[in-house]
Amino acid sequence: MTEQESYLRANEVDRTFGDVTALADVSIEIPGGSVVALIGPNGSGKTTLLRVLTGLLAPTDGDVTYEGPSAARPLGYLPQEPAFRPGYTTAETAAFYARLVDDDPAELLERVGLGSVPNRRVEALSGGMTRLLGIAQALAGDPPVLALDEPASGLDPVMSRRVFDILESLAADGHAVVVTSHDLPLVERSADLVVVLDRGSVVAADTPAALRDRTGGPLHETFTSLVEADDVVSVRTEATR
Ligand SMILES: Nc1ncnc2c1ncn2[C@@H]1O[C@H](COP(=O)(O)OP(=O)(O)OP(=O)(O)O)[C@@H](O)[C@H]1O
Repeated sequence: MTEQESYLRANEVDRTFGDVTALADVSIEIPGGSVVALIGPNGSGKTTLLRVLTGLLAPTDGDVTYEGPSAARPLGYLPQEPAFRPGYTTAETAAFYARLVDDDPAELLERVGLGSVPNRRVEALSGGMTRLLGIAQALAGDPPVLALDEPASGLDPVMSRRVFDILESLAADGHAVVVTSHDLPLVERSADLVVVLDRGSVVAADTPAALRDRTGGPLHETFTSLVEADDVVSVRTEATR
């Protein structure tokens, strides 16, 4: 784990939607030079936390502070379901985003493996290719913080690995990368810090090696033990109310 400075910090963040508590008292920091992975079961609050971290969603309580270097575009974000304006090619779409921040559209496409399909219309891209174009959009302008929601979802194993390799190299260049993923082997391989969410709360935050040591098995074993243990606690809490 790195001793780098924090680029993004969430302080005691709560987020509710009506009577649903999506995040409860979440405090984390995303250091520069690191890949931070948010993992947790479906509905545990990963996307909500990512959206709060990027400022797309206001916390109900608590706050988020950007502490990274000043930049024309401090944060790049890949939504869970990236969508692009139909009728345009990948090259035109990349050019649109690149122009906003004075970046090179061809290089952006190359970086995510879409350099060979510059003339394909976005509506003709496969789901995985659309996600890759979303990653290219997030990278435009070289933002210090990158927040990516399930960047490897729907990608083949080679592309998934390639995407995580890109994240690792961005962190090696000093970027702060925060990523949600259900791909625990890739998380285990690439993340410097893993934050485990369950029912909107952080139940563990540590290096992959330290989390593995808790059970002696691969990350998914620790993950399962943490989540199941928490479920038992929740049931007990409800039963004794
Ligand atoms: N706009 C919304 N309105 C109401 N409830 C919401 C809204 N967005 C999220 N939630 C609820 O907040 C909780 C956390 O959702 P979130 O999408 O953050 O989970 P997640 O961990 O990203 O899930 P997944 O792994 O399935 O993508 C869920 O109970 C969800 O139903």
